[in-house]
Parts: sequence; structure tokens; C-alpha cells
Amino acid sequence: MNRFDNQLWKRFLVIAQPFFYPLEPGSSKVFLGLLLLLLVFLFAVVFVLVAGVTLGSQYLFPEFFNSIAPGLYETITGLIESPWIVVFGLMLILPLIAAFNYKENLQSRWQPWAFLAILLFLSVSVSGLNVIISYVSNFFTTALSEKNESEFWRFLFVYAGVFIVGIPIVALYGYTRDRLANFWRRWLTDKFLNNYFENRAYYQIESQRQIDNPDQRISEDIKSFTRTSLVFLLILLNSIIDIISFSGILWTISKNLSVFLLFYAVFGTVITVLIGRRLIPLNFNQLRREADFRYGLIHVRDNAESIAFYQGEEQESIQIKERFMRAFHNFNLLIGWQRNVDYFTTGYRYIVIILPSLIMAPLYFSGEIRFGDITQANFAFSQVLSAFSVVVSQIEALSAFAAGINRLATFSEALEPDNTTPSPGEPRIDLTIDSPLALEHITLNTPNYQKTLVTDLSLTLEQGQGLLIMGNSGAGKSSLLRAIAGLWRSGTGQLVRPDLQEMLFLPQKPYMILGTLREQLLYPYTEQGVDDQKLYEVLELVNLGYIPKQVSGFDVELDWANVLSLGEQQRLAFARLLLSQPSYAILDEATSALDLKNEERLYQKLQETKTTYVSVGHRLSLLKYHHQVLELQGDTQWRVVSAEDYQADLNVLS
Ligand SMILES: Nc1ncnc2c1ncn2[C@@H]1O[C@H](COP(=O)(O)OP(=O)(O)OP(=O)(O)O)[C@@H](O)[C@H]1O
Repeated sequence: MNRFDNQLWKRFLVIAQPFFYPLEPGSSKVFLGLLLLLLVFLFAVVFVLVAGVTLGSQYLFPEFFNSIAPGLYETITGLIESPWIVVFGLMLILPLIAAFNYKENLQSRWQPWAFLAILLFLSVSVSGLNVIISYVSNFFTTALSEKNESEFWRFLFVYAGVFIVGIPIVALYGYTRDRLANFWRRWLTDKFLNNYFENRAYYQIESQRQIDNPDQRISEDIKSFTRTSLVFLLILLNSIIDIISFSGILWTISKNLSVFLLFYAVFGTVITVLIGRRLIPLNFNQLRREADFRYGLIHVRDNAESIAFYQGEEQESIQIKERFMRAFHNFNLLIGWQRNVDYFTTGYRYIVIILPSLIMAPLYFSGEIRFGDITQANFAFSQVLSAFSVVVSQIEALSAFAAGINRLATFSEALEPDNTTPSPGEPRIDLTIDSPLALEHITLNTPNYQKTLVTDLSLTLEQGQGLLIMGNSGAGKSSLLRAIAGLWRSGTGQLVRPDLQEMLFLPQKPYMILGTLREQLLYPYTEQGVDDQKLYEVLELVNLGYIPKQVSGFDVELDWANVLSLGEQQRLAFARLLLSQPSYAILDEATSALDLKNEERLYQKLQETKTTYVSVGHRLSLLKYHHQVLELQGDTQWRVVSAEDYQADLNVLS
């Protein structure tokens, strides 16, 4: 979890690869191979372009071209006439053959690849542009120092020309990188959201408390993952270009220096990774604590009224400050370790400034090399070394990136269907989709199997009838409904129930969605078209006929949970039930906040719809709307009696 190792690399591929190439066994090698071939192809394309421009310019205005790029035409024609041309040909053809070979997997992903190709091409162009600018500025300053006026003006215009070509390339480069990152983010967010809502993973994750702050992982972590991945890919590409361009020069000047550089870079990387390892868990915790802090603030916003009633400001403020202090202390640790890493990396960089001279000086003093060789070696050395030292220079960003990868990977693993359900060793309630609803020898446990709520429970609910579940608070009434809904499956026995599409559950806390009154009423089937008249009639049935007028129609979005009273929210939920008229309704204390008159009215309407229903409730007034009573007596004991018998028993007792 806290290391730069193979597992981290695999985790990175599992998240990053599917956008570009399907994830199958062995497919990562193909994906990385294709990425490499894309680079090879782009280098060849750049060569063809440079050769084309050179030959064209030489043909059209040879004198001018030779004066601004002396020797380029000869180098290009030399390459074209040498065997290298075959290599360039292969660099163009092989990637195309490979792409054709894997076209089935690439076809549906042509857009990301096209984006990536453009981005990498622009990146190579920007590097090329920098080289051209360095040459032009060299000629330009030389002309100045030699007081060569005509040369000065000529290169001033060339300079301006390069800028005109360069400006859109540089601007497009940043734009393409961010577009691709954004496009990738959309794809990845979509994928995570689909998995999050599939098989109620969001519920399982929350109830098993496996993963902290999934909201932050989906919103922030994915965003920085996509952008940082691209940034590192581009840094890597630039390093490769630098190594290709300058290591040859360095090798010809000094083999000793080249060998030394390699050892120095490896040594630096190993030490940096060893010190920097500590940064991964600290970054991981920082992300978590920042999210906890933010969640604390959201919690206050969501519960503003309750807190205000309790006058809980002081307590809340202490809580949130504690959360903030956890983020603060961790951040102090993080920057402390960043300072430790900086001690090393800064030393590493400083030594580089004098080392080449130190190695080359004896050769220079003995007359083996010229002074110019030292300056050129210095430049090549610093270029190659910085290319080899990506890890040293980027360790802080890399460790934050690694922490982000781990957060996304653990989240993605938790979302896999196998992980959102109990492991195979743990007994589970069998499910049969059929009707009527029946429980056969059900023993129900809490999800962690710590508590048994009911043993060997059997009952059948005939169609069109009502079952009332009663019992003390905490006896397991709501839990039984969770089992019927399939939210809890820890236990044994057999559950027979119709498909969930035919059932509507009204939970204990009325749930108000973020949306309009219309969507509120039609939830969860907000797509169905129901005319306003029908909606109005149903609202009348639940005594809420005044609401549309009060809020100016059905299409106004409001914070319903705060605008409506609890009883109104319960009646609104009941309206949903009367609108969708499911075959089965499961009501968990769905009328507990209502007066008896309203309760009676709602149950009468429900009985008229011929819906089969299961209610949980404490009020004896509910008895008359139900046929059977399941009483949970505590200590896993239970009994099923008819509503009349239950009432008769009560009469006897009183
Ligand atoms: N996610 C959970 N994990 C572990 N135990 C839980 C979980 N949810 C509830 N419980 C426990 O299961 C028991 C039954 O809870 P349940 O909500 O079913 O009670 P209830 O009979 O509906 O109570 P009430 O009438 O107060 O609503 C309680 O002891 C509760 O603490």
C-alpha cells in the first residue's frame, strides 16, 4: 500500500488502461507495446515533416534557408541516402500493422488514441520548437555581439516567424492535454458511478464502512488521476527525447562522465524512493482527512435545523475543528518529510553543477580536451541527468499520485460485485423470485453476524392482504424489511418475494430527492409521463392538495426535506405509493408522524388499490388495516397471529 512497487504499477494499469484498451489477462503488454509504437510512429512522422520542410525550403529559397539553418539540408539528405531511411520506413509501417492487427480492440477507442496521438505530437513539436528557438537566439545574439546588422535583422524576423508558428502549438498543447484529461475523467467517472450504483454497492460500502469518503474519490481523486497520468506521460516522453538527443553527444565527449552519470542517477533514484516512500501514506491520509473535514461541514449544513434546536453549535464547532486539526497535523508531518526529501534532492542537484567540471578538469589541464568540450559536456550532462532523474525531481508529485492511485484502486476493488456481498463462507439467505411473499425458516443476523435478530421465522402473506410487524424498538423490525429488500442477506433460510420492480418500499425516514415536486412524486420512475391533473388528484388523496399552489406548480426545485414538515413528507411518500400502485408495498413506520385521521385516510386508499402490504408500526390503531400480525418478542422469538386474535389478546390483558 505504501510503496512504489509492482502492485502499485498494476493498480495504476487497472485504472488507467481500460480507457485505451480492454483489460484482459496479458493485455497490458499489448497496451504498453501499442503506446510505444505510437511514439515510434510519431518520431517518424516528425522526421518526414522536418525533411519535407527542409527539402521544400531548399528548393524554393536555398540561400535564405542555408543562412538560417546551416547544415540542416546536408544532414537530412545524408540521412535519406543512408540505410537509416529503411529504419524510418519501418518506424512508419510497423505501428500501422500493429494497429491493424489489434483493430477490434482499438476501433471503439479510436477517440482517446487520436487525442493521445495529437497530444504526443504536439509535445514533440514543443520540444522541437525549443531547440529551434535556442538555435535562432544563439545566431541572433551572436549577430548582436559581432555588430552584424543585416544578420541581426534577418534573425529578428526569423525569431518573430518562429513565435508566430510556435504560439498556437504551445497553446494547443496545453489545451489538448486538458481536453484529453477531461474526456478521460468523464469516462472514468461514468465507470465508477455505474459500479457504485450497480448491485447497491453504495449501500454495502456504507454499511460495511469499508471505504472512507467515496464522494471524494469519485470527484477529486479521479480528476487528479487523469490529469497527473498525462502530465507524467509527457514528462516521460520529454525525458526520452532528451536522452536520445544528448546521450550520444555526452558519450562522444566523455565515456567516464557517461558511466558516472548513470550510476549517479540510479543512486539518486534509489535514495529518493527510500526517503520518499514515507510520503505515500502521508498523502493518502491527507486526502482522507481533508475529505473528513469537508464532510463534517456538509453534515452541519444538512442538519442545520436540528443543531440549531439543540443549540449544538459549540459541540459541532469542536468536532469540526478536531477534524481540521487532524488534517493540519498530518499536513505538518507531510511537509516535514517533504523537507527531508528536499535536503537530499537539492544536494543532488547542486552537486551536478560542479561534478562534470570536476571530472573533465584533469583532462582539460592535461590538454586532452578543449574548453568548449567542457561547456558542451556540462550542458549534455545536465540534460541527460535531469532526464534520468525524473523520480528525484518529481518525488513529491509521484507520492501524491501513488496515494491517489491507491485510493482509487481500493475503491474500485470494493465496488467489485464479489466484494459487496458477504464472502462465500458466511451463510446467506436464499432468494427465490416468486409470489406470494413468504419467509421460510429465516434466521436473520446483522451484517457482521454479531447479533441474531430472529430465528426460524416462517410466514406467508396472501395477495391483497396486509401484514403488520410489531415489537419493541430494536427487536429487528426494520431489519426484516431490509432482508426482504435484499439489502441484508446475512442469515439462513429461504425468502420468496416478487421482483423488486413490483415492490415499493417506504423507509422509516421519508426520503426527499433533490428535484422538482413532479420528480418527487414519480420517484424512482421519474421518466414516466403523468399529467398534472393526475398528480393533483393523488395529492388531494393524501391531503396535500395545497402544495402545488404553495410552491408555484410541479416544476419548482426546492430543498424539500426542509420545506415540508415530517408529516407532509410522509404523506408525499404515500402519494408516490398511490401513483405507482405497486403489487407490493413495504411501509416502515410510514405514517408515524401523522394524526390518526390522516393515517386512516391513507390506509383506506391503500386498501382500495389492492396492493399487498407489509407495515412496521407501534400504533395499535394500525391493527384494523391488517390481516396478520408478526410480533417480534425479542431474544429472537416471534409469533404470527391474526389481527383479530392479537386485538383479543390485548383486550384480555387490559
Ligand atoms: N448496519 C447495522 N449493523 C449492525 N447492527 C445493526 C445495523 N443496523 C441496525 N442494527 C442493529 O440491529 C438491531 C435491530 O435494528 P432495527 O432497525 O431492525 O430495529 P427496529 O425493530 O426496527 O427498531 P425501531 O422500532 O426502533 O425502529 C438493533 O439492535 C440495531 O442496533
